[in-house]
Amino acid sequence: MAVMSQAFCWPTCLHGELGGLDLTGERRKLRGQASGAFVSLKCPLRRSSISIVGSERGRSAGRKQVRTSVRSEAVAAGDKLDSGTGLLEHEDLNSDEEQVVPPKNGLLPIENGAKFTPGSSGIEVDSVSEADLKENGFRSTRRTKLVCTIGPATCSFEQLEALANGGMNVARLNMCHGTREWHRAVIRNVRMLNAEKGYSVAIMMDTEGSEIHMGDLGENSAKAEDGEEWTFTVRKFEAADLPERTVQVNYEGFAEDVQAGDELVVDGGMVRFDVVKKLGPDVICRCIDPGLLLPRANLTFWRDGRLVRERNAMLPTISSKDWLDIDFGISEGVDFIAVSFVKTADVIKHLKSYITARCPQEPIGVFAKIESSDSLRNLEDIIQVSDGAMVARGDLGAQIPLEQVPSVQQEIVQLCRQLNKPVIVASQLLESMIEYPTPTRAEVADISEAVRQRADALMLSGESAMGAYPDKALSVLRQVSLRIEKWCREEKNHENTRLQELSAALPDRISEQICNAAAQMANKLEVDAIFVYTRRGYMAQLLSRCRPDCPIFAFTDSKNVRRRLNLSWGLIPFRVDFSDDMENNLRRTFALLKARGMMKSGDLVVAVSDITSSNLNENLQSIQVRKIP
Ligand SMILES: Nc1ncnc2c1ncn2[C@@H]1O[C@H](COP(=O)(O)OP(=O)(O)OP(=O)(O)O)[C@@H](O)[C@H]1O
Ligand SMILES: CC(=O)C(=O)O
Ligand SMILES: [K+]
Ligand SMILES: [Mg+2]
Repeated sequence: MAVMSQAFCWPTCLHGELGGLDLTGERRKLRGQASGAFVSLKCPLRRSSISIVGSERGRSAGRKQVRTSVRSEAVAAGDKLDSGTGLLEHEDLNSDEEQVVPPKNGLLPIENGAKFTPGSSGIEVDSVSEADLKENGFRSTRRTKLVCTIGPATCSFEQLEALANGGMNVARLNMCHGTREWHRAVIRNVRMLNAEKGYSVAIMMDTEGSEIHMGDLGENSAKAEDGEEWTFTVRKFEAADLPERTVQVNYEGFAEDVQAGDELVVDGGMVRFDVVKKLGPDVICRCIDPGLLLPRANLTFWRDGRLVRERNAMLPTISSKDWLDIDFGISEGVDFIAVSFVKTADVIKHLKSYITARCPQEPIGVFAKIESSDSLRNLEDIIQVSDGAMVARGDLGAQIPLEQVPSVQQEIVQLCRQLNKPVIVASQLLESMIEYPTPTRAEVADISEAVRQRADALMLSGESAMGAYPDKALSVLRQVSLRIEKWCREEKNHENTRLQELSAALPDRISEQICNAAAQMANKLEVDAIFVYTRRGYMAQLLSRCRPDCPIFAFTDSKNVRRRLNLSWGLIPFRVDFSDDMENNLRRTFALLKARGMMKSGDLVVAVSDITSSNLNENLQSIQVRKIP
């Protein structure tokens, strides 16, 4: 379905609802909401268009004419739209097309729009990806994934829905902030959104770590002006009782470790202070670089141009509070845990075995945040044992000279791709949009660079957590990603990365070679998509690593794997049930995708699979090129 034009409030609902092909239910709702609105359906020819035309009167902006027109491959003349199942009923049955019959144990239905009806025929895919595929065609779907930090600006169901609708693939929860109750409520909202509205937003929990940071401020933020005196204290205050120009510090040893003459750096240089004197638990500082102080901002102190690493350097990477948060994350079923200030590979191994012991069935992806000089020293070892990494440029830029951050970013992104681990580029991508509705040109250039490096994902921090324009910021990420990806494909300026061999064992080597070959064939033959049938997601990940020109449709039978694949470059994860019979799987997915208007006859795909046959007890790894019948 291609939405030709779209405007204002309710056609946006229409658009969502059309994704689910569930019109009747929504129509009722629409009529209730906007009197005078009408919806008419026309399906003049088989495989031609449904047009939805609506007009809306009496809005505050005055009289408005709104037209939305939608094309669907899946609809035939005389079709009825059934709100109960969300499926189309064909009245015209002189069709040579394969009927989509609900298979026993089969594919779950459209988890989209307003309704979700388990048990009948369907296939689960992110409603935003689905709309994207239909509107923009295969080649133009977005490959770079988007992570949004959730905070006070985005924690309600409606705000989360707006982000999901805007393309958020992963919601990040920073355990530096908020109570567990607050985080629990957000997680439940995201789960509800997924279940009710057909998204598959994954959840990433980001640990606090033991680094030094400020406490909550009396207000959302505070401005420190040049020459002002501020007190940094280890005394405890309720936020409301905090004296003026006072900042609490979480690390008890702070007032002892710091010395007069040190430089105190907030959030990697957003604001700077000179330490004037110490008064017991209070440290009096003078602002030398003015700027905005945000609650819980990171603090480092420098002496003679060097980062001071006193007793705080001995604090554990995962604090006792972090372990409690991790237990909480496990019990809430988060998809990823990002570990702050990782220093060595051991801490990641430890956490992974802890998680495996706690929930062997549902592995949680453990991401290493690269944000300290220690993590750079052990970079390859750390990434090797992690499930992915984050270039956490905020703190990284406070620990290494700023001018080194861009090359370090590129190094981490490339290493992650070589080692087949998804990588997120994070922090300050659109910092100015915390306050302003448009980005700076430099910010757009920064996003472009990360997209050109083909990072798996980009992340919003304060922009989405507490900024004034979270949806706009997300939309900038989306638009810039799409444009730069297209440009890269047209320029073919990415073709020359040689991928090292990853595996030693034969079955894994076979998977790897199949994926490399499939990606190469897909590029040479200019196919519309690569299909991969995968249980654990490994093959899908290997294909993503090749960064092929076409999108990768990853079919998995696990909801958890589907959510986790959401973070990997170029993958569009679907949940379906498999049989061991590859031919059967292919036919069924072709038919279902056609019925949903996501593919059409004549589309060319490369299909790979590593499904183990339970009957034959052997791996049936295969690669095929197929034209959709
Ligand atoms: N759950 C939350 N509750 C309140 N404010 C939040 C929350 N999450 C983020 N924020 C606000 O958004 C700002 C940026 O958030 P973010 O979590 O990305 O910080 P960061 O410094 O990039 O991450 P880290 O603390 O891991 O280094 C924070 O300084 C804080 O003001
Ligand atoms: C994201 C994060 O933790 C940082 O940039 O420091
Ligand atoms: K954190
Ligand atoms: Mg950080």
